Amino acid sequence: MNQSKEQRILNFVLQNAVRGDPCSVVDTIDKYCSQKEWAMNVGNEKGKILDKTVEEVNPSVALELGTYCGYSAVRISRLLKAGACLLTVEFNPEFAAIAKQMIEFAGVQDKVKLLEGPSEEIIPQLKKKYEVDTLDFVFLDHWKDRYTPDTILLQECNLLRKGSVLLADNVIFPGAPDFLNYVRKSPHFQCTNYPSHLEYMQVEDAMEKAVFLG
Ligand SMILES: O=C(NC/C=C/[C@H]1O[C@@H](n2ccc(=O)cc2)[C@H](O)[C@@H]1O)c1cc([N+](=O)[O-])cc(O)c1O
Ligand SMILES: [Mg+2]
Repeated sequence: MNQSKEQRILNFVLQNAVRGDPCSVVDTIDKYCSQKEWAMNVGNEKGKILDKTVEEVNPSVALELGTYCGYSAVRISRLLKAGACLLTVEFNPEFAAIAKQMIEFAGVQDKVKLLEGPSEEIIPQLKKKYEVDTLDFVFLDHWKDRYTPDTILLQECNLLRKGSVLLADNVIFPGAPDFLNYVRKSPHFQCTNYPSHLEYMQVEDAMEKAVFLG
């Protein structure tokens, strides 16, 4: 049974990156996906926007929707202060298994909690089951048609506080037009757009930051 692309990415990291070094894991995934096989990691150009936002927010509790192979989970968690944590939601068991190994190889497993299941099931469990009070930072990078319903769900579950920062990938390509419409029209969000490019390609893309105003 031939391997999946995600398994090939993980194997390349296990053989070429430095164990316990998150930066080398991130760089090695970027090397593989720019030279061998494209994959939907946020990549280095948008990754730098993600880094800056995480450093600005300096979150104690961060949530990621859409772990995939763990690229952005490693990227985010490497910047977290002592005692801070990233909860990352993955629904596909194969991707979750890959991401778990990626996170452990990078040595960030103590900062990352991988939650398996669909976001609409996990989000309502965050307070009681995962002891979350409110979220300081949310990275949206899962199915694009889930960005809006999950943003509404986060508010309904009282998981956002004044100043909580949402950062959404792919608002241009593949696009999340209803999400852009929703947050930009809502009086509860202050939005900023960061033009960029699709990972490993010369296609226009952008990230959108939406700060919750309470
Ligand atoms: O489609 C894209 N992303 C969808 C991501 C989906 C991921 O989120 C998980 N999930 C986790 C929880 C859920 O509830 C649902 C899905 C899925 O199991 C998958 O691991 C995408 C596509 C392109 N592209 O160029 O085509 C570029 C990108 O940067 C992208 O992010
Ligand atoms: Mg993406």
